[in-house]
Amino acid sequence: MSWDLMPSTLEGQITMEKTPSYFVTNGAPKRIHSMAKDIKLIIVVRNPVTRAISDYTQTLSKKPEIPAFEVLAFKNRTLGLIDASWSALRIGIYALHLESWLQYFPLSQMHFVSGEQLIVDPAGEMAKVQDFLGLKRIVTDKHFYFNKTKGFPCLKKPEDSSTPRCLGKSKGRTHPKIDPDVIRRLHKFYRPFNNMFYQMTGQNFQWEIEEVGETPSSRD
Ligand SMILES: Nc1ncnc2c1ncn2[C@@H]1O[C@H](COP(=O)(O)OS(=O)(=O)O)[C@@H](OP(=O)(O)O)[C@H]1O
Repeated sequence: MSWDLMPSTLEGQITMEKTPSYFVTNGAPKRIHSMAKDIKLIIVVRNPVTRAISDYTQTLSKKPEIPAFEVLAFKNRTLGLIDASWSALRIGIYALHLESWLQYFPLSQMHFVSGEQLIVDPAGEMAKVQDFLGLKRIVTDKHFYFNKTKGFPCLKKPEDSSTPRCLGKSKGRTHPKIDPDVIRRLHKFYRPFNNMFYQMTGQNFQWEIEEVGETPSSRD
C-alpha cells in the first residue's frame, strides 16, 4: 500500500480500507498507528484450519501444480511436525498477530467478526459492525437472502443496481478433501493459540465444536 493514498476524511464521513494481509504484516500496526491513533479496526476471523484450506484452495486455483495440502502442512509428517512457517498456517495463529496490534491499539478499538457467524447470520454480524462504528443500523436482514445455488447469503439489491448480488466465483469455492488425520492434527496444533485468542479478545469463537463435525466450507 502507498501510505499517503488514504483520502482526507471530512466531518461526518468514515473512510474505510480493507486489506486482510495487514493483520499479519510486520510493521503495519506501528505505521497505521502513526497515521491515525483513533482508527477502528475490524478483523474477520474463522476457524484457522478451514482458513488454511481456503487459502490453499485459492493458491491452487492459480497454481494447480503446487504440492498437496497434506505435504505443505508438515515439516515432517511422520513426526507430526507442523510447518508453522507456511503462510497458510501461520496466518491462522491469530493470537500471535493480535499481540503485535495490542502493542499499539487498545482492544476497545478492535472489533472481531466471526467468519462462521457472518455466513449464518450476516445481518446480525452487520448490526454489531454498525454499532461498533457508531452508525445507525441501516443494513439489516431485509438486505440479505440465502442463495441456494451459491450456498451463501447474498445482497438482495445493492444501491447502484436493481439486481441481487452475490460475492464472486473466487469466494465460496468447494475445498479439496483433506486427509481427516491431518485436519485433526491441525486442530490440535491450533487449540492453544485459539484459546489464547479467546482470552485476549474476550470472545469464544467456538472453533473446537467444529472438530467433531463438518466445517461450513467442507461441503464436498
Ligand atoms: N456471503 C458470502 N459469499 C461468499 N463467501 C462468503 C460469504 N460470506 C463469507 N464468505 C466466506 O468468505 C471467504 C472468502 O473470503 P476471503 O477472506 O478469501 O476474501 S479476501 O480474498 O481475503 O477478500 C470464503 O471462503 P471459501 O469458502 O474458502 O472460498 C467464504 O467462505
